[in-house]
Amino acid sequence: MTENAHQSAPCPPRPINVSGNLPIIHVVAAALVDSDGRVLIAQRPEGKAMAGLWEFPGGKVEAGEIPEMALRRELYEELGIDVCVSCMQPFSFASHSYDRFHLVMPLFVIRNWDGLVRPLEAAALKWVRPMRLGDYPMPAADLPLVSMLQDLL
Ligand SMILES: Nc1nc2c([nH]c(=O)n2[C@H]2C[C@H](O)[C@@H](COP(=O)(O)OP(=O)(O)OP(=O)(O)O)O2)c(=O)[nH]1
Ligand SMILES: [Mg+2]
Repeated sequence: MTENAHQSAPCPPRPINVSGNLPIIHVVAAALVDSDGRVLIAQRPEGKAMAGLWEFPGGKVEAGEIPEMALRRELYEELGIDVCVSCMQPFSFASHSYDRFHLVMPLFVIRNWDGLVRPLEAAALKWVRPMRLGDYPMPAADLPLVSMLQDLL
């Protein structure tokens, strides 16, 4: 142990596969926050992986895109809103091993956008008080992000 190593409580278990055999999927997602402090969640539609779960709107980053451009595109496709990249506040990220892939997903907090949100791809949309987010089943990768949002909002 080096002299300045810090000993504290043991790290809590985290579902992480360090074998290097999982493909990495880069996704970007948004916590849209309205003037009342509620957060938008979207229900994944039938036919998609994790159908029925509630998630932060967003999607896969395509080749050549920076995360902000991918998020702008996804929010237009999924919700019909226009968000300028300078209104995207980097908040936190998920790094989570699912059985078949490893997800890396930055989450941006967004409080300003143009247009009214519409469920263009989701089965449903809901504005939820941060403390009620736990009432909605979400993908495992999102759970630490939900706790962090509850601390922020
Ligand atoms: N958008 C989003 N995806 C999430 C969240 N949590 C989580 O594990 N995921 C996973 C689910 C999917 O495996 C992947 C994102 O896929 P997606 O279905 O949203 O991607 P996409 O919008 O580009 O849709 P598609 O064109 O691939 O159908 O990330 C989340 O909060 N938001
Ligand atoms: Mg999506």
